[in-house]
Amino acid sequence: MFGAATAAYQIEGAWDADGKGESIWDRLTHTGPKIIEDKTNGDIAADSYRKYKRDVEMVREMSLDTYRFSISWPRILPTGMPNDINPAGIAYYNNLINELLKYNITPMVTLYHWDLPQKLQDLGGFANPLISDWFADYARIVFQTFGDRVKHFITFNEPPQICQTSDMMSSFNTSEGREQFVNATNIVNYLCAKNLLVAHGNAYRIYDKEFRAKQGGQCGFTINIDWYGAHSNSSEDQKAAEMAWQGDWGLYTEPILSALGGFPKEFAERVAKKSAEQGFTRSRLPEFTEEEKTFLRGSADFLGVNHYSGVLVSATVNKKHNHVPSKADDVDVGIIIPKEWQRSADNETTLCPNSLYNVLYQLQSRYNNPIPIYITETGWATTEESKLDDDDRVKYYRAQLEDVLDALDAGVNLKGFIAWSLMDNFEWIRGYTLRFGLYHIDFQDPARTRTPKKSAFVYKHIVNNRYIDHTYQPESMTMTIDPGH
Ligand SMILES: C[C@H]1O[C@@H](Oc2ccc([N+](=O)[O-])cc2)[C@H](O)[C@@H](O)[C@H]1O
Repeated sequence: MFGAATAAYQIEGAWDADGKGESIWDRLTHTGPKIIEDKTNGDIAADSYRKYKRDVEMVREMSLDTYRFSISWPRILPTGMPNDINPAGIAYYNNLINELLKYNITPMVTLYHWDLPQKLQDLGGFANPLISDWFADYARIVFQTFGDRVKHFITFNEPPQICQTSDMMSSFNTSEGREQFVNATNIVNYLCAKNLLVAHGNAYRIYDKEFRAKQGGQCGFTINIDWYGAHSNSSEDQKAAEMAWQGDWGLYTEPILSALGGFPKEFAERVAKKSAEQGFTRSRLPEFTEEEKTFLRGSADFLGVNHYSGVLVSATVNKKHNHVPSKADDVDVGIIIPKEWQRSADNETTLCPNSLYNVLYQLQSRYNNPIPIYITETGWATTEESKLDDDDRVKYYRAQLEDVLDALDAGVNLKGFIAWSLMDNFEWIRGYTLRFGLYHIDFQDPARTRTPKKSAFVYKHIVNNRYIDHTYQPESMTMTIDPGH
């Protein structure tokens, strides 16, 4: 499968239209615009609530067969709870799904891409264990309503990101803001991790028991996995790299994919030790009961991998500058980014050689090639300056797709490649300062006209030819839809 991805808050706009409820991103951007680099918001964004037919046309123009998008929980359940369903929200997603199917495009639907109903945040959000019930109710409504046509459901997009910011969402609106959240994060992000995993497990088991037989689809989860490579062959650096991934994405893959279940062992021991040193009577990382471990083990039909970049990890060098898994509770390793690795416009992600291949190969070896993998996001940030001439993005996608071919040769059970993003959009706290789109949008233009960038033509050429031609240049910048799409 070849596709492109988006997320509701980043593209839909229509933040309060037709009965939609407030989300945490609506609240955050409206009450604390300071936190967003250009002080903007997703109130209108790419206006996809109104322009979804053009979005589908863009997918067709690039000859893609898959579109990954997310459902806004508060658009269909304004309070987050199942007793109040918004018919206009349901109609919007029905229309989008039907438009995709009309052109044989596979919808891949993310249930949660960061826009929690504010009313649930007011009850504690992901720090409240009841989130697992609220999410289960929401998931059941999504499966019931759209599962006759949608066969690929993703419960959560990027749990580490959700949990590292969930405390910001609660503290930001109440008092001193971010400084305070850094103090709370040692605790709240681990509570979030456990609650989110149980919520995922609930949704997966509901799909399995109540819908799979009738609908014949799949339910997985998506995690952001950047490459943590050991800086050298020394056993200390190898161990440091192991700790880095355990504290970052291993916290979420291990309970679902490992044979033992539960949080990664060495990381859990480390947090327990640190917690004791800090005077806590129990580890800040909550434990799973044996029943919970069994419930979560194997609770995914596929793994979605969002991959952007990589770093080298050292046991000795640069130790002051690492943030793994977060600034507040690091795992005491050093992070190195070699100068020769090209940096994207976000100044953090780099074109790290073979990082996607390394990640895929590591997943295959670590979990014994367990379940199909989809690359659910990968992409390169530019600024508005480069407009349609995005040669660096072209270079990046070609490199990622070379890695895909190598991974397939190595026997990785890889089923799809989905680019981030179909179009420029609201890039969270970076506002509109970063562009990830294959299609350009001028956010000053009320029509939000979509225009293909060079990368859109190159991606289409690769998809149509099933071949990466590193010399290909589009002859013109006019896009047409090929027959059959
Ligand atoms: C550009 C997209 O980024 C995705 O999120 C992340 C988060 C963290 C990293 N990282 O390298 O540490 C990369 C991507 C997100 O899912 C999507 O919505 C986009 O904003």
